[in-house]
Amino acid sequence: MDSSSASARLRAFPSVRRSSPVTVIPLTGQLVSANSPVCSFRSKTVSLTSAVSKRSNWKLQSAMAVQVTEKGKGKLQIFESEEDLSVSLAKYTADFSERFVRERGAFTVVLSGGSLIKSLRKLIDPPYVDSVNWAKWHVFWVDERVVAKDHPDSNYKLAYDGFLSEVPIPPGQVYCINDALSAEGAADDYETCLKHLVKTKVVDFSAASGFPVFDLMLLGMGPDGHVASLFPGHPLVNENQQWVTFIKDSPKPPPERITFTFPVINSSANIALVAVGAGKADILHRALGNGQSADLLPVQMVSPEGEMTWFLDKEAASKL
Ligand SMILES: O=C1O[C@H](COP(=O)(O)O)[C@@H](O)[C@H](O)[C@H]1O
Repeated sequence: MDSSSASARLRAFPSVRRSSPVTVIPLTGQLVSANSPVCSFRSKTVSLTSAVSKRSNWKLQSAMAVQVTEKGKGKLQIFESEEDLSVSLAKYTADFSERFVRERGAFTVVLSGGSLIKSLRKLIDPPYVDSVNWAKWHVFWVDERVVAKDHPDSNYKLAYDGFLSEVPIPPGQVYCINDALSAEGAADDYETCLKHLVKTKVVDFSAASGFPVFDLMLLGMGPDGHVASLFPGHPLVNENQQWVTFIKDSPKPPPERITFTFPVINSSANIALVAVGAGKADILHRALGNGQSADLLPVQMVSPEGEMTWFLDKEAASKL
């Protein structure tokens, strides 16, 4: 495949912005045990007793409570404020960038749309704006709305305006959808692009699973528990063959979207699941709290081969 057709219509980014230094506010840690899972943020402690936590172990880590899943790979971080969360998320992302650039000469990072982009804002402040090796970044979208790239609903536009336009990632390494195609065509095209990038070893691949392995996936979560464009009760949550698929009846507008499937999401080397604000509290209570439900929410189906870290602010975590 000619990558120029699939990896799409790319724009040159303006020069790097310089702005004021980040203030890092230290968080406090709390000892937690397997029998009594708790999360702490500053002086407040909340209990978590859930389907997830029942199969979990807990341990102490400075600055945050940590949940270890049955695979021993998941952890939960709750921050005093969204500001604290964004500081930590920037360091987490920059650290992975440094590690993967050192180890494999490239960093493949997958973005969501929505509120996540705002929480990445510290990456375009010092020190990261200068220290991150942006030339090695390859940027993908876990889902995209099938609209023009300059449309207000475009996840590409959101990321470009809020983040990508401020850093010198080579335009050819920013893989947005071909917005001239139908939803089905754009999904096919994006999957073809990913296959080309696996073949050329830009994107890692798991021979065991047969799916691409992204270095870091930065996922948001909707108030209904959707991730990417995989919505509760929609048959697409069970798609297990394709890498990228499409939806024409998204319950959240706009209706036409493309989305990575769960096998691709769950093949990731690292996933950050970011949820901020009181509007996410009820669904997090359902996903991580006491309630029992026959049907897993999409957010509960995120279970990567690699590491998973939750980034919550205290409002989002207020009902845990
Ligand atoms: O429609 C979408 O929504 C989710 C969640 O967005 P948020 O604003 O509630 O954080 C987002 O992760 C996804 O990429 C987007 O297309």
